[in-house]
Amino acid sequence: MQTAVIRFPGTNRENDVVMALQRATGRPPRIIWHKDASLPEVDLIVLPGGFSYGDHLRAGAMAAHSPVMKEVVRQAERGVAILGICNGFQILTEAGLLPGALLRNAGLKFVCRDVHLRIETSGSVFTEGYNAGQLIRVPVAHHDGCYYADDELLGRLRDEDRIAFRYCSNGGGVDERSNPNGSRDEIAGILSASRRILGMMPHPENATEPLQGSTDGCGLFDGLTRALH
Ligand SMILES: NC(=O)CC[C@H](N)C(=O)O
Repeated sequence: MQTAVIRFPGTNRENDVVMALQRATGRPPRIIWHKDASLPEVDLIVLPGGFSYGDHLRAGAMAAHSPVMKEVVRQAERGVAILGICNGFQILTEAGLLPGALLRNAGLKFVCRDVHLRIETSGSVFTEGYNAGQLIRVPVAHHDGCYYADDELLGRLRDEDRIAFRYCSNGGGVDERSNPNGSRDEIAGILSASRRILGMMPHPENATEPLQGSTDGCGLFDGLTRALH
């Protein structure tokens, strides 16, 4: 499987994603600078986390207008799988590739800690390495992670089985700490209508080595590698 990782000014998790992809696929990803107007032929494009343009105006708003994004949109239309993690998720919503918006965390503070997620669907190349209902532990690190969808969109995401992950407690329920940012309906990640684009606020790439305290993120990268080999 060939992969590309896009780097914007202010991206800071690209090397974490490179290591996770290298471990899963056995191949180094191509690193693409945001000013590049063309992309190599790849099976997966990853927009990693960070603070593109210092989160100026709104997180992801400026990166969404980078030259490379026109090409990302074209590749998305061709069915290439696209994964946006944290700031990458923010960029995908700002670019209109995913619906809804990421607002300031409900507690108005940057939140950096492990969370539990419930896998809501295994029906995508990103989540088929897990079982629906499975709980995983991965970290979050953001201040603009409160996912908002209006009632109509929320209904559509539920009806079309496009909610990929929900925040939950380690027992699988909901308590006062389980939702780190006030996201609507506990949503931590969503799929596009095509199911080939995933945006998620938590960082699976930072849960792929025992030294990181969890290897629960491996299911995502290993599942992708099996699905897209
Ligand atoms: N880790 C990240 O990608 C940070 C995301 C984003 N810039 C925020 O703080 O909301």
